[in-house]
Amino acid sequence: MINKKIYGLTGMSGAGKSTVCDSFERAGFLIIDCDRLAREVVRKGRPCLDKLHRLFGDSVITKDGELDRRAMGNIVFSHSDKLALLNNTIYPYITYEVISMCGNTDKHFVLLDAPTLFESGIDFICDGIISVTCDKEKSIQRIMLRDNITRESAEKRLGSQHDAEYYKSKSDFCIENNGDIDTLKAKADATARKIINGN
Ligand SMILES: CC(C)(COP(=O)(O)OP(=O)(O)OC[C@H]1O[C@@H](n2cnc3c(N)ncnc32)[C@H](O)[C@@H]1O)[C@@H](O)C(=O)NCCC(=O)NCCS
Ligand SMILES: Nc1ncnc2c1ncn2[C@@H]1O[C@H](COP(=O)(O)OP(=O)(O)OP(=O)(O)O)[C@@H](O)[C@H]1O
Repeated sequence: MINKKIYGLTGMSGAGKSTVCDSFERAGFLIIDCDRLAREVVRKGRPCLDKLHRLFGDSVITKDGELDRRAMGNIVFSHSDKLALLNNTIYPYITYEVISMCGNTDKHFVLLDAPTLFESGIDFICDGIISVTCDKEKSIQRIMLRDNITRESAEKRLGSQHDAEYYKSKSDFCIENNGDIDTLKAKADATARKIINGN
Protein backbone atom coordinates (compact mmCIF):
# COMPACT_ATOMS: atom_id res chain seq x y z
CA MET A 1 0.00 0.00 0.00
CA ILE A 2 1.41 3.39 -1.06
CA ASN A 3 3.13 5.40 1.72
CA LYS A 4 2.54 2.69 4.31
CA LYS A 5 4.71 -0.02 5.69
CA ILE A 6 2.64 -3.05 6.63
CA TYR A 7 4.15 -5.81 8.76
CA GLY A 8 2.48 -9.14 9.46
CA LEU A 9 2.82 -10.64 12.94
CA THR A 10 2.19 -14.34 13.25
CA GLY A 11 2.98 -17.42 15.29
CA MET A 12 1.20 -20.20 17.10
CA SER A 13 -1.55 -19.65 19.65
CA GLY A 14 -0.05 -18.58 22.98
CA ALA A 15 3.32 -17.64 21.49
CA GLY A 16 3.02 -14.06 22.79
CA LYS A 17 1.77 -11.98 19.85
CA SER A 18 -0.50 -9.77 21.99
CA THR A 19 2.43 -8.72 24.19
CA VAL A 20 4.49 -7.93 21.09
CA CYS A 21 1.59 -5.81 19.80
CA ASP A 22 1.72 -3.66 22.95
CA SER A 23 5.38 -2.83 22.24
CA PHE A 24 4.68 -2.00 18.61
CA GLU A 25 1.71 0.17 19.56
CA ARG A 26 3.90 2.14 21.97
CA ALA A 27 6.42 2.56 19.13
CA GLY A 28 3.71 4.19 16.96
CA PHE A 29 2.31 1.35 14.86
CA LEU A 30 -1.39 0.99 14.08
CA ILE A 31 -2.27 -2.49 15.37
CA ILE A 32 -4.87 -4.50 13.47
CA ASP A 33 -6.03 -7.46 15.53
CA CYS A 34 -7.35 -10.03 13.03
CA ASP A 35 -8.82 -12.23 15.79
CA ARG A 36 -10.92 -9.22 16.82
CA LEU A 37 -11.96 -8.55 13.20
CA ALA A 38 -12.86 -12.23 12.88
CA ARG A 39 -15.22 -11.74 15.84
CA GLU A 40 -16.76 -8.57 14.37
CA VAL A 41 -17.52 -9.99 10.93
CA VAL A 42 -19.55 -12.83 12.47
CA ARG A 43 -21.70 -10.61 14.72
CA LYS A 44 -25.44 -11.27 14.71
CA GLY A 45 -27.05 -9.87 11.55
CA ARG A 46 -23.80 -9.75 9.55
CA PRO A 47 -23.88 -11.60 6.19
CA CYS A 48 -20.88 -13.73 7.14
CA LEU A 49 -22.77 -15.25 10.09
CA ASP A 50 -25.74 -16.07 7.85
CA LYS A 51 -23.37 -17.87 5.49
CA LEU A 52 -21.81 -19.85 8.36
CA HIS A 53 -25.29 -20.77 9.63
CA ARG A 54 -26.20 -22.13 6.18
CA LEU A 55 -22.92 -24.04 5.84
CA PHE A 56 -22.55 -25.45 9.38
CA GLY A 57 -26.16 -25.73 10.56
CA ASP A 58 -27.96 -24.81 13.78
CA SER A 59 -25.37 -26.37 16.10
CA VAL A 60 -23.01 -23.39 15.66
CA ILE A 61 -25.65 -20.77 16.52
CA THR A 62 -26.67 -19.95 20.11
CA LYS A 63 -30.30 -19.54 21.07
CA ASP A 64 -29.68 -15.76 20.97
CA GLY A 65 -28.63 -15.98 17.32
CA GLU A 66 -24.90 -15.42 17.94
CA LEU A 67 -22.04 -17.61 16.74
CA ASP A 68 -21.43 -20.37 19.29
CA ARG A 69 -17.63 -20.02 19.31
CA ARG A 70 -16.93 -23.02 21.49
CA ALA A 71 -19.12 -25.29 19.32
CA MET A 72 -17.50 -23.95 16.14
CA GLY A 73 -14.01 -24.38 17.64
CA ASN A 74 -14.80 -27.99 18.58
CA ILE A 75 -15.84 -28.73 15.00
CA VAL A 76 -13.11 -26.97 13.06
CA PHE A 77 -10.12 -27.81 15.25
CA SER A 78 -11.04 -31.52 14.92
CA HIS A 79 -11.81 -31.58 11.16
CA SER A 80 -9.41 -29.96 8.70
CA ASP A 81 -12.02 -29.87 5.91
CA LYS A 82 -14.39 -27.92 8.17
CA LEU A 83 -11.59 -25.55 9.17
CA ALA A 84 -10.91 -24.92 5.48
CA LEU A 85 -14.61 -24.20 4.94
CA LEU A 86 -14.68 -21.73 7.85
CA ASN A 87 -11.47 -20.05 6.67
CA ASN A 88 -12.62 -19.75 3.06
CA THR A 89 -15.89 -18.19 4.22
CA ILE A 90 -14.50 -15.72 6.74
CA TYR A 91 -11.18 -14.55 5.18
CA PRO A 92 -12.66 -12.35 2.42
CA TYR A 93 -14.59 -10.39 5.09
CA ILE A 94 -11.48 -10.01 7.27
CA THR A 95 -9.34 -8.99 4.29
CA TYR A 96 -11.85 -6.29 3.31
CA GLU A 97 -11.71 -4.83 6.85
CA VAL A 98 -7.90 -4.95 6.94
CA ILE A 99 -7.52 -3.13 3.63
CA SER A 100 -10.06 -0.47 4.70
CA MET A 101 -8.24 0.11 7.99
CA CYS A 102 -4.85 0.37 6.28
CA GLY A 103 -6.29 2.88 3.82
CA ASN A 104 -7.94 4.99 6.52
CA THR A 105 -5.09 5.38 9.01
CA ASP A 106 -2.71 8.36 9.17
CA LYS A 107 -0.04 6.11 10.64
CA HIS A 108 2.88 5.15 8.47
CA PHE A 109 3.55 1.79 10.14
CA VAL A 110 0.90 -0.93 10.49
CA LEU A 111 1.14 -4.27 12.29
CA LEU A 112 -1.32 -7.03 11.35
CA ASP A 113 -1.66 -9.45 14.25
CA ALA A 114 -2.82 -12.54 12.35
CA PRO A 115 -2.36 -16.08 13.65
CA THR A 116 -3.36 -17.35 10.21
CA LEU A 117 -1.46 -14.76 8.19
CA PHE A 118 -0.25 -17.21 5.51
CA GLU A 119 -3.47 -19.24 5.24
CA SER A 120 -5.51 -16.07 4.72
CA GLY A 121 -3.20 -14.90 1.92
CA ILE A 122 -2.92 -11.49 3.58
CA ASP A 123 0.86 -11.87 3.85
CA PHE A 124 0.68 -10.79 0.20
CA ILE A 125 0.17 -7.14 1.21
CA CYS A 126 2.94 -7.18 3.85
CA ASP A 127 6.31 -5.46 3.50
CA GLY A 128 7.78 -7.79 6.11
CA ILE A 129 6.89 -10.69 8.39
CA ILE A 130 7.57 -11.00 12.12
CA SER A 131 6.99 -14.26 13.94
CA VAL A 132 6.80 -15.05 17.65
CA THR A 133 7.68 -18.60 18.61
CA CYS A 134 8.00 -20.67 21.74
CA ASP A 135 8.19 -24.31 22.76
CA LYS A 136 4.92 -26.16 22.13
CA GLU A 137 4.49 -27.13 25.78
CA LYS A 138 4.73 -23.46 26.78
CA SER A 139 2.01 -22.55 24.26
CA ILE A 140 -0.21 -25.31 25.61
CA GLN A 141 0.20 -24.17 29.23
CA ARG A 142 -0.36 -20.49 28.35
CA ILE A 143 -3.55 -20.99 26.33
CA MET A 144 -5.03 -23.46 28.82
CA LEU A 145 -4.63 -20.78 31.48
CA ARG A 146 -5.65 -17.77 29.36
CA ASP A 147 -8.65 -19.34 27.58
CA ASN A 148 -9.73 -21.75 30.29
CA ILE A 149 -9.63 -24.71 27.90
CA THR A 150 -8.56 -28.32 28.38
CA ARG A 151 -5.19 -29.70 27.32
CA GLU A 152 -7.01 -31.67 24.61
CA SER A 153 -8.59 -28.49 23.14
CA ALA A 154 -5.28 -26.64 23.36
CA GLU A 155 -3.47 -29.46 21.54
CA LYS A 156 -6.18 -29.61 18.87
CA ARG A 157 -5.97 -25.87 18.26
CA LEU A 158 -2.17 -26.03 17.95
CA GLY A 159 -2.54 -29.07 15.71
CA SER A 160 -4.39 -26.81 13.25
CA GLN A 161 -1.40 -24.47 13.10
CA HIS A 162 2.23 -24.66 11.98
CA ASP A 163 5.24 -25.38 14.17
CA ALA A 164 7.89 -22.89 15.26
CA GLU A 165 10.30 -23.86 12.45
CA TYR A 166 7.69 -23.06 9.80
CA TYR A 167 7.04 -19.57 11.19
CA LYS A 168 10.76 -18.95 11.61
CA SER A 169 11.54 -19.98 8.03
CA LYS A 170 8.96 -17.58 6.60
CA SER A 171 9.88 -14.50 8.67
CA ASP A 172 12.14 -11.51 8.32
CA PHE A 173 12.26 -11.16 12.12
CA CYS A 174 11.73 -13.98 14.61
CA ILE A 175 11.14 -13.27 18.30
CA GLU A 176 11.65 -16.31 20.50
CA ASN A 177 9.55 -16.23 23.66
CA ASN A 178 10.73 -19.00 25.96
CA GLY A 179 11.89 -16.66 28.73
CA ASP A 180 9.99 -14.23 30.93
CA ILE A 181 7.64 -11.44 29.84
CA ASP A 182 10.23 -8.67 30.41
CA THR A 183 12.64 -10.41 28.05
CA LEU A 184 9.86 -10.68 25.45
CA LYS A 185 9.05 -6.96 25.81
CA ALA A 186 12.72 -6.00 25.39
CA LYS A 187 13.01 -8.11 22.22
CA ALA A 188 9.77 -6.69 20.83
CA ASP A 189 10.83 -3.07 21.58
CA ALA A 190 14.15 -3.69 19.83
CA THR A 191 12.45 -5.19 16.76
CA ALA A 192 10.00 -2.27 16.49
CA ARG A 193 12.90 0.22 16.73
CA LYS A 194 14.84 -1.67 14.09
CA ILE A 195 11.92 -1.53 11.66
CA ILE A 196 11.19 2.15 12.27
CA ASN A 197 14.86 3.09 11.87
CA GLY A 198 15.11 0.94 8.75
CA ASN A 199 18.01 -1.28 9.87
C1 LIG B 1 -13.02 -21.19 15.51
C2 LIG B 1 -13.40 -19.96 16.34
C3 LIG B 1 -14.89 -19.66 16.24
C4 LIG B 1 -13.05 -20.27 17.82
O1 LIG B 1 -13.30 -19.11 18.59
P1 LIG B 1 -12.62 -18.89 20.06
O2 LIG B 1 -13.31 -17.69 20.65
O3 LIG B 1 -12.66 -20.17 20.80
O4 LIG B 1 -11.11 -18.58 19.76
P2 LIG B 1 -10.42 -17.19 19.23
O5 LIG B 1 -11.16 -16.64 18.07
O6 LIG B 1 -10.18 -16.29 20.40
O7 LIG B 1 -9.06 -17.75 18.66
C5 LIG B 1 -8.09 -18.22 19.57
C6 LIG B 1 -6.88 -18.66 18.80
O8 LIG B 1 -7.19 -19.83 18.00
C7 LIG B 1 -6.34 -19.81 16.87
N1 LIG B 1 -7.17 -19.82 15.63
C8 LIG B 1 -8.27 -19.09 15.35
N2 LIG B 1 -8.72 -19.33 14.11
C9 LIG B 1 -7.86 -20.23 13.58
C10 LIG B 1 -7.77 -20.86 12.31
N3 LIG B 1 -8.66 -20.58 11.35
N4 LIG B 1 -6.75 -21.73 12.10
C11 LIG B 1 -5.84 -22.00 13.07
N5 LIG B 1 -5.87 -21.42 14.29
C12 LIG B 1 -6.85 -20.55 14.54
C13 LIG B 1 -5.54 -18.50 16.93
O9 LIG B 1 -4.28 -18.73 17.50
C14 LIG B 1 -6.36 -17.63 17.80
O10 LIG B 1 -5.62 -16.61 18.42
C15 LIG B 1 -12.60 -18.70 15.90
O11 LIG B 1 -11.24 -18.85 16.22
C16 LIG B 1 -12.73 -18.37 14.41
O12 LIG B 1 -13.73 -17.85 13.99
N6 LIG B 1 -11.66 -18.66 13.63
C17 LIG B 1 -11.66 -18.41 12.22
C18 LIG B 1 -11.16 -17.01 11.95
C19 LIG B 1 -9.68 -16.92 11.93
O13 LIG B 1 -9.02 -17.55 11.13
N7 LIG B 1 -9.14 -16.11 12.84
C20 LIG B 1 -7.75 -15.78 12.82
C21 LIG B 1 -7.65 -14.41 12.24
S1 LIG B 1 -6.38 -14.25 11.03
N1 LIG C 1 7.13 -15.09 28.47
C1 LIG C 1 5.95 -15.30 29.06
N2 LIG C 1 5.88 -15.74 30.32
C2 LIG C 1 4.68 -15.98 30.92
N3 LIG C 1 3.48 -15.78 30.33
C3 LIG C 1 3.49 -15.33 29.06
C4 LIG C 1 4.72 -15.08 28.36
N4 LIG C 1 4.41 -14.64 27.11
C5 LIG C 1 3.06 -14.63 27.04
N5 LIG C 1 2.51 -15.03 28.20
C6 LIG C 1 1.07 -15.17 28.52
O1 LIG C 1 0.60 -16.25 27.73
C7 LIG C 1 -0.70 -15.97 27.21
C8 LIG C 1 -0.63 -16.06 25.69
O2 LIG C 1 0.06 -14.94 25.18
P1 LIG C 1 -0.61 -14.04 24.04
O3 LIG C 1 -2.04 -13.81 24.33
O4 LIG C 1 0.26 -12.84 23.80
O5 LIG C 1 -0.44 -15.08 22.82
P2 LIG C 1 -0.88 -14.92 21.31
O6 LIG C 1 0.31 -15.28 20.48
O7 LIG C 1 -1.49 -13.58 21.08
O8 LIG C 1 -1.96 -16.10 21.19
P3 LIG C 1 -3.31 -16.25 20.28
O9 LIG C 1 -2.88 -16.50 18.86
O10 LIG C 1 -3.97 -17.45 20.85
O11 LIG C 1 -4.11 -14.98 20.45
C9 LIG C 1 -1.09 -14.60 27.73
O12 LIG C 1 -1.90 -14.77 28.87
C10 LIG C 1 0.25 -13.95 28.09
O13 LIG C 1 0.13 -13.01 29.13
